Amino acid sequence: MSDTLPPPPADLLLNASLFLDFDGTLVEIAATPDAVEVSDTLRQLLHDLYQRLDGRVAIVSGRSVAEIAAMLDPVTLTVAGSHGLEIAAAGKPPVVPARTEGVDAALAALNDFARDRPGVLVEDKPFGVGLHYRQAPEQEADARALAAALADRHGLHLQLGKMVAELRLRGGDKGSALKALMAEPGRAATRPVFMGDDVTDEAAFAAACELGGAGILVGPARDTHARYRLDDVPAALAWLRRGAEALA
Ligand SMILES: O=P(O)(O)OC[C@H]1O[C@H](O[C@H]2O[C@H](CO)[C@@H](O)[C@H](O)[C@H]2O)[C@H](O)[C@@H](O)[C@@H]1O
Repeated sequence: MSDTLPPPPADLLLNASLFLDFDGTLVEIAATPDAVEVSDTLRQLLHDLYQRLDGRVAIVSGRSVAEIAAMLDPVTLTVAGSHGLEIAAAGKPPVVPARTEGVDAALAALNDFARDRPGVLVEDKPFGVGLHYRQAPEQEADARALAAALADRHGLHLQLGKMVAELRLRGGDKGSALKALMAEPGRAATRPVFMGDDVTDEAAFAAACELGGAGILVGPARDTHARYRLDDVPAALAWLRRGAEALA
């Protein structure tokens, strides 16, 4: 268990490449995907980190690149979206896979499931579909069972997250995205630091560790590949602010 994990040291960002999950790490979890609040204070923090780390800051999210870019506008950062399936350098269009008919078929089946289940929400994503049950937690077992069956039927990857079962194209995860970005010349000879909260972030914690860096778990203790832990979103933002100041 990670209950003995220390907080990250103050100098961890020196000579680092920083990778940040979004929901539950930089912004508080909200009732629905559209309801998250992005403050100008957060935009300023990301801008400062980007400047002081010479551009070595990337968002690595389950959301799409387009969605992250719109929420952080006018700040432009490198974004790996859709759980590592698409990667875009700052201000550039993403390199993306082709959406398959399987995703459309899964979307139709999940819409059928949600139709007569109040509180269940279907999120149509560029390379997958999310079945959210945060507002109908009693539907979790049925939602997960259906998502697992659809994943098998359509050759999709089942990605469980916080009150969501996502189906998405196979072919990448947050760990592979971190490794791809670390192979870019601008990050050579730096140490990856990944901050995230969900089980979907574990692949990136492991990848950061493998490349000589470290993961920072945001949230309660659990079994994790992270080396450090911070309690919650405010603690994560405060640590990042101190890190940005130390780099000034
Ligand atoms: O990798 P992340 O940046 O953490 O994104 C993961 C998923 O985040 C969103 O869903 C989660 O956040 C919602 C808003 O707080 C919440 O309502 C939901 O229950 C969470 O699962 C997003 O909707 C997904 O597409 C992302 O994959």
